[in-house]
Amino acid sequence: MEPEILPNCRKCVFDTKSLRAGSAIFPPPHPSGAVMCWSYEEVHAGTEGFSASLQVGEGGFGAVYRASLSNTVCAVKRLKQDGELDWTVLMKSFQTEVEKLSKFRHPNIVDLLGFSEGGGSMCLIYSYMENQSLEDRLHNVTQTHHNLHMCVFSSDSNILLDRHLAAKLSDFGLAQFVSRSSSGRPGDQTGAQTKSLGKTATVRGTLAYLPDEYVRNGQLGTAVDVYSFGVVLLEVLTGRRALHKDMRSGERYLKDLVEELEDGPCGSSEAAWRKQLDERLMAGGACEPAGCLQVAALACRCLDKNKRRRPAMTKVFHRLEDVQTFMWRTSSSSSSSAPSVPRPPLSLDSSVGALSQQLSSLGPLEDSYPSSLSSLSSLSSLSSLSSQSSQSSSSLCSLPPPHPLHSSSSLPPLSSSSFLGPCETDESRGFSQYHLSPQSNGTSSRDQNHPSVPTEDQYNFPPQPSTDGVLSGGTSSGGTSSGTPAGFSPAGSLQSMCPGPSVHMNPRNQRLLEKKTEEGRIQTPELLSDDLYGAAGSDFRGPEESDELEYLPAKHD
Ligand SMILES: Nc1ncnc2c1ncn2[C@@H]1O[C@H](COP(=O)(O)OP(=O)(O)OP(=O)(O)O)[C@@H](O)[C@H]1O
Repeated sequence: MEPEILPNCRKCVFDTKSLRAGSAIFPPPHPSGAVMCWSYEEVHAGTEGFSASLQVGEGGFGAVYRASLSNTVCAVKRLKQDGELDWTVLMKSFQTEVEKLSKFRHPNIVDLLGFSEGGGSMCLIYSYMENQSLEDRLHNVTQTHHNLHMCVFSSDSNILLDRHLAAKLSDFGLAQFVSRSSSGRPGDQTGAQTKSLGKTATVRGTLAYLPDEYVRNGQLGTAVDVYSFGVVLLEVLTGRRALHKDMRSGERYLKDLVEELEDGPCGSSEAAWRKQLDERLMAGGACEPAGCLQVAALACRCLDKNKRRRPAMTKVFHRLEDVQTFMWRTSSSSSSSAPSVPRPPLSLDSSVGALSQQLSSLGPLEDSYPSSLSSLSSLSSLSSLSSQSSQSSSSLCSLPPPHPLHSSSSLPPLSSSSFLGPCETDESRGFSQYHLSPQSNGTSSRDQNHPSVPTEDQYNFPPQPSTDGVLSGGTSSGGTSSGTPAGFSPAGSLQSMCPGPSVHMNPRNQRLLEKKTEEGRIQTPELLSDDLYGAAGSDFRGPEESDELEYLPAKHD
């Protein structure tokens, strides 16, 4: 394939062959034009020269700045180039992030808006998450985050919260690259990658979220995700980090807490768990201990050493719903004033459904994660309590607001729901529903007069006809600004992905959906799991029918 030279960005070469071989110096922007290449000068200006006053955090890959690009607030992650990270590895990570994220859009993944290289630095540009990370909220991490604890790679820092506390995953590409060796086993990393990243505690930090079966055998599957989610639940409940320092025993993994309590003098009892709960959760009657204990029980199930005994993510989701309803009821019955527990929406399913309705018009596949990360939204509601946020009334599973640059009028009209509820899926397919098919021959550049970040239009249907898919214009590199050419529509890429009806559902799932709808409940993913796991080749089948969740007795105080 002949590389395409982007207008106004001569160094950005779309060359999939060299990218695959890992030899491309510059990552390719997504042909749909969703991800933009910015000049170093623009990013430099947008961050006021990477001013320390605009730095909002720092991770293993570099510092993050609150920036203004095209009058839009963005987060700029400037990849660091110090001795700690192997340059080749960093470059590869950069490419991976751009390559992966430019292809996917998901309401629970932070949007990659663009990238930049030049001036001796590489930057990734994301939509700005006003509430920063779950870690920030749990641990009150401030702007001096990097001074306090460097290089602790933790999943809760990769869960970012937007202004409505909707949870979004970040570092998709970076994390994926880091967490897997070529053999797929984190414990089996060899070569430069391990040498460079192992040094920075990446591997240890990542291990804090991984179950034994993955560490030993590199077995992937949704059971691994469920396990990781269990660790995050424990973080929220205990207020401790997944990998933390203990005065007596040094470094400790939070995931070991389950076993420790089981082996402890109290046994795995309510009393033992009660002692572990973060006091901030209960402060001012914000959270019912009984509800927290139910979540703790759920976390224990997620952290079961036997992956087959872990609940399916749907069950986790429904259980969290139940607990929140329980907490709301208890809180409202025991308090004469307004209860402090965020009230669940009237119908969680319907709010999830509303989101899915919008998304379904994009042509989702049934095998994808929906906003099942609304489990994370439940979680962020809980964490908002522990951080005593004034925003604790944030809605659970509320629709994420459009990006500031997104025109709400461009949102597709709601169609009849095809939402199937939280789905179990193999992670490699988890984002498929938002996979933007490459638009043939499409490239992009920027126009100062137009927002240079993707807008909601890319989700818009019906898409505008696309001609050659090339955006002309742009300014910074000497191109002439001619604006958005007639006929260009990022939505074209979606159209090419979903040429026919927007919903693809096999007959079996259609029947199941109808049945569930009749029962007044949305489809549960377990019913689909055979299809999903079969197709994904995973040996994990989710919990057996009889393997119902057991919970600690919920006592009312
Ligand atoms: N899109 C964003 N919007 C707002 N703040 C962000 C954004 N991305 C990151 N941050 C802030 O910057 C901090 C560091 O994020 P970053 O992703 O660089 O590191 P990390 O996730 O802590 O670690 P690593 O990247 O090494 O996994 C986050 O904890 C968060 O406070």
